[in-house]
Amino acid sequence: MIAERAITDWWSTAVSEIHPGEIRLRGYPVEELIGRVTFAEQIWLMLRGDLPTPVQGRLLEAALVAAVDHGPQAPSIAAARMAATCGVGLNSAVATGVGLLGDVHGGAGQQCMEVLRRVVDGEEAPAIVAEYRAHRAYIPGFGHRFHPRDPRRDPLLHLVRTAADAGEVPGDALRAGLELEAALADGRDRPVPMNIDGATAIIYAELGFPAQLGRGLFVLSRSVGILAHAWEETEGGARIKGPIPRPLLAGYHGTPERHLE
Ligand SMILES: CC(C)(COP(=O)(O)OP(=O)(O)OC[C@H]1O[C@@H](n2cnc3c(N)ncnc32)[C@H](O)[C@@H]1OP(=O)(O)O)[C@@H](O)C(=O)NCCC(=O)NCCSC(=O)C[C@@](O)(CC(=O)O)C(=O)O
Repeated sequence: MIAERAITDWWSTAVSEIHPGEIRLRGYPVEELIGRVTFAEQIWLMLRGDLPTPVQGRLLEAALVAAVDHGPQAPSIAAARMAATCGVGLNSAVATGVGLLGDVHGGAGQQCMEVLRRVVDGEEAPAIVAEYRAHRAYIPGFGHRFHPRDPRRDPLLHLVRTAADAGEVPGDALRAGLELEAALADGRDRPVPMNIDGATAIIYAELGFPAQLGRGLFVLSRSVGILAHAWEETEGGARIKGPIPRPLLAGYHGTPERHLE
């Protein structure tokens, strides 16, 4: 027989405490949270264990708002829309979109936060850029498929600058990101702009989130846009929508038509 202690320890958690008729989240009765904290503050509470300061809450909210959507040309959104037309249900459509967020698209903030940390810890940004170039590698959080300057970058960095000037965040991740951006642009005709993964990575780093949660928070934010697009496609009623309009066909570059003897 398994001891009662072993059972309570199995899923023992510091996140929430549930008893019949009682729900406490990080110690707060849920009735006190409802109607009094914002969703961003609730996210902070759940992940960090305490409520954020007003400035921390606003910065987190700004990052979450900024990354919500990037239209059907963003792979995460397109995949979710396609899935929605295949009758898999909203939960699978959302999972399909979220599943595309990784090192190259939407999830690069995690690696970006690691690079920012290297600069904050004293490494020179130009040396890091040279190291990546030597390996023909992409610096996470920089570069964009079609924005010469990501319109989400400036307002986010402005908020961080204001918070840093007020002493509310250290400002060192912001400085690191700008140094990396300058080093990347150095000697190039076309700069490599900071993208949304990079700008939100700066915020999450300034707020003290671990790098893995940087990706987790992007996923959380993008889930909103993914859900909206999957729902719009569901309401539209299209069935089996492929990646390109029907009259268009993918090219073929394999062996020309041939026949069995
Ligand atoms: C994002 C992209 C694949 C773009 O590629 P592209 O194909 O446009 O760029 P390329 O043509 O390969 O590069 C042109 C020239 O710049 C050089 N170059 C470019 N990036 C460079 C870099 N990071 N480090 C050094 N050098 C670089 C390259 O070496 C070349 O140099 P050269 O040959 O000399 O001319 C690329 O940057 C990249 O992997 N970034 C790192 C990963 C990253 O941060 N991912 C997040 C992207 S945001 C996102 O996912 C959210 C989204 O915004 C998505 C959306 O919808 O788009 C949304 O909201 O959903």
